[in-house]
Amino acid sequence: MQQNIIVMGVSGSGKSTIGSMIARELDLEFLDADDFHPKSNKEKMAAGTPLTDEDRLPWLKTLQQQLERPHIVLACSALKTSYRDVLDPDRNHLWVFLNGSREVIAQRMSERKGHFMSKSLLDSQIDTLEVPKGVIEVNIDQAPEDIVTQILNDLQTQE
Ligand SMILES: Nc1ncnc2c1ncn2[C@@H]1O[C@H](COP(=O)(O)OP(=O)(O)OP(=O)(O)O)[C@@H](O)[C@H]1O
Ligand SMILES: O=C(O)[C@H](O)[C@@H](O)[C@H](O)[C@H](O)CO
Repeated sequence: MQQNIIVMGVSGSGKSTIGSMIARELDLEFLDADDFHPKSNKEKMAAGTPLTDEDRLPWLKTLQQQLERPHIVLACSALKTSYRDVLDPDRNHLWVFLNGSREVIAQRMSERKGHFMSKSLLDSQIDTLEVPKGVIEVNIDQAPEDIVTQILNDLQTQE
């Protein structure tokens, strides 16, 4: 099956921004996992209620089916190892982890306008995150262009 690219990290880490830039650079299809959340999940997060494993499982399964198509960059939080196992059971895809301090991410969430995600959920996102191993990891405290350049370089060495 085709190797797709999955950009992961907590809410506000830059997955949609960076993922869409990578897709443009590589002429791939960009998918934002947020677009696949049911209304109920979005309402929970907007109300400041963290999602549960049960909330996320149908969403993750839908995303896994999307990843069976080729030429995709997916932006998805994929916070837990078990979530990543649903998305990529055969460890086939290329994973990029956007890592940053709570302060940097909180600042970015506070400056973001019109997004449904409650800023109050950042700590639960960080607490839920199980840091992935053996993936491309990038520090987000730099310009988007520099992050993308680093990722593209790292992707080349992985292929
Ligand atoms: N490298 C960067 N430098 C400065 N601002 C950034 C950077 N990357 C993203 N941003 C800004 O930070 C905010 C969060 O980015 P983005 O929405 O892409 O994150 P996300 O991980 O997709 O969030 P969510 O999972 O909540 O959708 C946005 O306002 C975005 O414009
Ligand atoms: O797994 C989750 O809790 C959610 O997917 C968040 O991590 C997303 O970032 C949310 O969709 C807000 O954009």
